[in-house]
Amino acid sequence: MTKVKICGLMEARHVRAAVDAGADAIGFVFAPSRRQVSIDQAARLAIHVPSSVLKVGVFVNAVPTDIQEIYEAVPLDIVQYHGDETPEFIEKVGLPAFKAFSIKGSEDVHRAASYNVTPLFDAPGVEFKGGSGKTFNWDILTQSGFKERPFILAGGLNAGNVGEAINQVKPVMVDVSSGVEIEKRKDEQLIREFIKTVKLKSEER
Ligand SMILES: O=C(O)c1ccccc1NCC(=O)[C@H](O)[C@H](O)COP(=O)(O)O
Repeated sequence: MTKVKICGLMEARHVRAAVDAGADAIGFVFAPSRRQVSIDQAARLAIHVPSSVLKVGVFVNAVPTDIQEIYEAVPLDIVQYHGDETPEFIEKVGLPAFKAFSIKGSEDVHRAASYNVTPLFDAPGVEFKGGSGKTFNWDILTQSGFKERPFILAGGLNAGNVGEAINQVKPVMVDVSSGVEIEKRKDEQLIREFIKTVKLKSEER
């Protein structure tokens, strides 16, 4: 069963829509972004999330004390490193983690092998480090033969292409932000459609 993460949530009704539709994880962005939330905002949103749904905090080159403070205050279940964090840095922070890699070539996929956490393969950022709504060439993943561990696929996914992505790339989880937005704001119907599509596709496999 391919899991689903809905990222960049900022409003309670969107969190509820994701949870009610069966999201496995939801993401709050604490890095510079038009989707950035404060600790208080995320803590208020987290109230709507049952313990069965992972609360993921997205960080870009943040300092360990800030990450630890936010992890406890919200509280979060997973830290998603979306910057230039090294394996040593992630070990030092010592929290459950995903590490994002911007995929331009196979060498970016292979960098994941030196990290001890679940990789998230994403398109390179445009304005910010992530959440660009752009896809990357999935052939890079399939041709790289990356088999070290399960991985998450992100980057420009939407209800129209996620089925093909799951077929081709076989990720353990898919992650979406822009693809469930209309005019840069999350949309409940698109959130439901995305999650439903992933679940239907998973049942077929
Ligand atoms: O979403 C952001 O604005 C963001 C900003 C800075 C770093 C990471 C960010 N998002 C991380 C995510 O997990 C997104 O879901 C992922 O990049 C895919 O985004 P999209 O292509 O828009 O679906």
